[in-house]
Amino acid sequence: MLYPRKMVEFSAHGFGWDFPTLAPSFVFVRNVQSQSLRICRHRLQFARIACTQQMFSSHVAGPLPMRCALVPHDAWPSTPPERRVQSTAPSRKTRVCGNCRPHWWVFTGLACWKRSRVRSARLRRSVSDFEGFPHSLDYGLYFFGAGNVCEKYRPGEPNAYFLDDRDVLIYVHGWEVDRLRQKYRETFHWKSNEPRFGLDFDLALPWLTRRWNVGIFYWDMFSDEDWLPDAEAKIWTAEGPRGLPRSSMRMRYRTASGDFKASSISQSCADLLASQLQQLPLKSSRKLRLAGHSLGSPLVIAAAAQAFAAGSAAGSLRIALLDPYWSRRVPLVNPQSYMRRPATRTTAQESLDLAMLLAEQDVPFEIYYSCPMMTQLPLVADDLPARRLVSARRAAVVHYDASYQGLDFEAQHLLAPNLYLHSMKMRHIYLFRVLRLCLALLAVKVCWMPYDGWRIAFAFLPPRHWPTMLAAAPGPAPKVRVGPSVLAGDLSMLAKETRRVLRAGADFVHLDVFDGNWVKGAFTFGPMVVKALRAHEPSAYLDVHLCVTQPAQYLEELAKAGASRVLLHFEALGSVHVAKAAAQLAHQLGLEVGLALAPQTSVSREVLEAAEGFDVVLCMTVPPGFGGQAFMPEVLPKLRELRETFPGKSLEVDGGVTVRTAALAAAAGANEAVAGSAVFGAKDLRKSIRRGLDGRLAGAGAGAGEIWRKGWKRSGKMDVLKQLRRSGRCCIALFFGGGNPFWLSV
Ligand SMILES: O=C(CO)[C@H](O)[C@H](O)COP(=O)(O)O
Repeated sequence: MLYPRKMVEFSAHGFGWDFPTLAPSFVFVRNVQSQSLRICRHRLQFARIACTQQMFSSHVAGPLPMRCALVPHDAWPSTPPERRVQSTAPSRKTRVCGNCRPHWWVFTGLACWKRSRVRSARLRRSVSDFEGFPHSLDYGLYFFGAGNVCEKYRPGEPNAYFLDDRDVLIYVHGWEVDRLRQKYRETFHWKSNEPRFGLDFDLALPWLTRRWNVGIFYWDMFSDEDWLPDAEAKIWTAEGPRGLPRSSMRMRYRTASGDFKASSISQSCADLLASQLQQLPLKSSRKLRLAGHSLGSPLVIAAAAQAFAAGSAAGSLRIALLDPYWSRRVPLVNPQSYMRRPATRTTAQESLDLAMLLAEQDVPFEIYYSCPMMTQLPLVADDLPARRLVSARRAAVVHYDASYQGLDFEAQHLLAPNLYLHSMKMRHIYLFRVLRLCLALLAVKVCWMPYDGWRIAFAFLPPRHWPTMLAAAPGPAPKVRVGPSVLAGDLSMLAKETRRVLRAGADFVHLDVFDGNWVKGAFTFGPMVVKALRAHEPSAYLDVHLCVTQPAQYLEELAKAGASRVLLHFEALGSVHVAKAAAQLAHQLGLEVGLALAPQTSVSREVLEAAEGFDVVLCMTVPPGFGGQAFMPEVLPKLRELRETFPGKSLEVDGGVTVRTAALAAAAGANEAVAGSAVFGAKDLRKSIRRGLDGRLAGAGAGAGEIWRKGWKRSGKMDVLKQLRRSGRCCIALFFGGGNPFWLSV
């Protein structure tokens, strides 16, 4: 007798059950026969992750006419799963089938079926498969074949497990402390990586079956450091991080004896990975997925940014960050001098800048969190890059909160790559069943979203399991303002154009005053035109941007003309002293005043000192002079730096602002945007300002959590998804009530 309905109900109702719990339910659906219960051993391990014995027996085994053998929840983390299963006396009617393999319920094709019969003894890789490891230095890319076999990739040479007409997945591991002494290396056999929940299954197999090349970039001999910043340093520089004699520290690596040896490598790990990526003979139409786990995440970003800058991997790159580790600033302990950056910068900020540049080139990010500590450790881990990427609509985040499952930190942390790799298989197994389930529940909400491939988001858990990102999200959305630059309008009808944009919802009007001298050849208008405009628009906020040689001398005239705010260029003012005096004078005249910075002006000490006296800082995102130029993403780090220094000050961007770049600028900290061509060139002015620029700024400026919170609480889920869809990438999402989504990757 089969009990599919029972299982479906169990899955549908939730009770706080999540994906791993659902997984065994399907196994039961398939395996419950007559009066006996067969449990695949690997499924049972999954069940252990997700539920207590009590939950399990009351909701799964309880309703069935039989008993299920399951080890108590608090007993399992310490002993290997095999022994635990055997040590529990199964009831008369329960048979734990140790020989069950996933092959017969995984519909990934006949090939997969056959290959998955490989015994775990064969799946477990011996160190002899790696050249030199663990005694002499071995690093780089290994490609894997079915059965967890691998071959080192050497550019220009054939590799048994690499075919250039296939898509490529490269997994990059993280900090591997003490792994060399254990003579152990991560592979796609996750049971070897984490015996407590890892599947006794070759996780590369579903990818291989779907015609992917799968590889692992090994830098474990470098990343096996007792102190994490020492491993982290090697991502960014080939020099030692702690001021010890360079010869002894330069890209030192660990061997099986636990000792360090200095290497002759003169490149950082990011350089090493980037050069391998650049040399991959990958067809441009093919996909390249880089999946970095933990400390592997900043490594993947740094390497991808280099590879992208060199023109390789363009158009096909996608980055998965699996429980990423972002280092937070701890100046005394971790001066991070190795970044050759000011000591105030953290690797998290550095990674964020690189990620933003990649995002600007349309590289999608997906972020999977499984260990809440990775976002919550106040002095160690920083989730800023993740929040910023999401708020710029450049990343989709999945938070799989494994903390309530009784797993320790390490096991929680390893769950993200496990689930990510596993997801390729899940897609095939559950797609149609879950679709049927959704329809049956009549609570289905389906939202189509174009993404690089298909994704499915399942929500099984109640909102209490929603991302900790929400908890970490900033408060209410900052006020954002959009000001059209009339330079892009019809200047012969200035008053009419001004009225048109104000009626369409503009917060202010931006007037560019050029004297033909500061920007050679660029003339526009002066205080007299401002005065004429004020006569027509008595209540408008007139934002006057002075691109003139001696801006301070026009302040009085502009105040009389009716300007609301004047923006003075730091470059034209010349010194902190003059800038401060000008700001003071403007305030005395009743004007608001802003300090404008040309794109090439960096955030120096003088700039910061001068900016203190101004109400707003304007970052030009194009060279001043004319409209219609392309947005310069290299200004974004400057914006972020200013936002960090002046959390409460208004930050304005001007030049090349479109719906897309507005989101990037807002995510970097801008709360005011001047847009010329994007507004006046739009068919529907109101739509362009209010639902386009304004919406983007508001959403992005609010921070990731705020977007979600706003969406889920006030507008409902569909609004959030539509918001994401508007950003050009996302998913198909299916919701079963509220809760934590599980995204099936690919
Ligand atoms: O100050 C400017 C040029 O110096 C303009 O305000 C700016 O370029 C806006 O135009 P667009 O949005 O078309 O780039």
